[in-house]
Amino acid sequence: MPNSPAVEIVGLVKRYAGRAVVDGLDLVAERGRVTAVLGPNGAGKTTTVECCEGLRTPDEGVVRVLGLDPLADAVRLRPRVGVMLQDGGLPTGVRALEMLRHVASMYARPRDVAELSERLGLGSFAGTTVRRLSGGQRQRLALAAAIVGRPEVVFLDEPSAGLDPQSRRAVWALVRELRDEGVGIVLTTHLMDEAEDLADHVVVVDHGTVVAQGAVADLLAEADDRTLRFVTSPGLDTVALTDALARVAPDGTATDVREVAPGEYLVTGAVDPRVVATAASWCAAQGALVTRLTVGRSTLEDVFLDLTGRSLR
Ligand SMILES: Nc1ncnc2c1ncn2[C@@H]1O[C@H](COP(=O)(O)OP(=O)(O)OP(=O)(O)O)[C@@H](O)[C@H]1O
Repeated sequence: MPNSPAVEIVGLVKRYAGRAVVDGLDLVAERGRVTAVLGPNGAGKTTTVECCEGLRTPDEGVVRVLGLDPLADAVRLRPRVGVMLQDGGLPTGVRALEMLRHVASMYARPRDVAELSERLGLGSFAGTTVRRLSGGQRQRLALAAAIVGRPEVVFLDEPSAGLDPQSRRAVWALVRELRDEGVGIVLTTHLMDEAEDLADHVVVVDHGTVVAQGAVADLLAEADDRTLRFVTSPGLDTVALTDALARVAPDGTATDVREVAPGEYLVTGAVDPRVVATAASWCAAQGALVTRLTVGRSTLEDVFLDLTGRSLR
């Protein structure tokens, strides 16, 4: 099935103790593209990806990876799929480079281990046992192990979580290169900049189902509103502020106010000069000093908040 998508999921349901944590999820991830799966904690991202990796059995629905069934065709898929798990999933007693060489030796046409080690900065800890590696070092080694066999599809669970900025850039560059070579990449992430920078296609999952998907630019275009962010005292009455803003908002438009972190407020909707002035004077009337106020266009994080009502972290 040379032309089948990297991943195709139709109507996936997965229940734990009778509760559906994935609930009718549909998703297509193409080859040669980076598909980012975003969602709040517990949305069902890892469970979905684990069904693709053959680590979980779906209760309902169809999952195909390269046109094959991850469970029934596991042996055929193994050399064609790379998996980087959140906890690394690496043996802990062996030295880093030895482990990578061993993994490479299991594939017919592995990448050059020395070159890959260099790219991901593994050289400085090549002789250290996996057990003694830092979280970020283990993360990079797990990525190297996932791609050393030249897979056609790669699943990356939060690939740059906990990495310093330099390592993060190295990981992103490598992911782009794999994409350009035609590899289908499915990644879960909590990092908005990672999704914005890397993803060709974003799938937002909440309560086990897809609530929005598309190219980053399209998702942002749909949310063509402006945003107003301001920092002041925590715990203000956002319902009262929403009412105050509704009285001055341009005709037929609505604004929405949320306290996204203690003392940090986000106003979305038709933000115009009167809305900004009203928000500031309303705070003053509550005796709350606004220490920072910015107006900007919606970011992916705003879109996400709007869809799920929750922050990514
Ligand atoms: N083996 C299991 N048994 C019971 N419940 C489970 C099991 N694995 C996951 N869950 C539950 O399923 C839900 C979805 O979990 P999942 O790990 O897929 O979410 P996630 O979107 O990946 O979250 P996170 O961003 O925190 O990694 C959670 O409520 C979790 O507690």
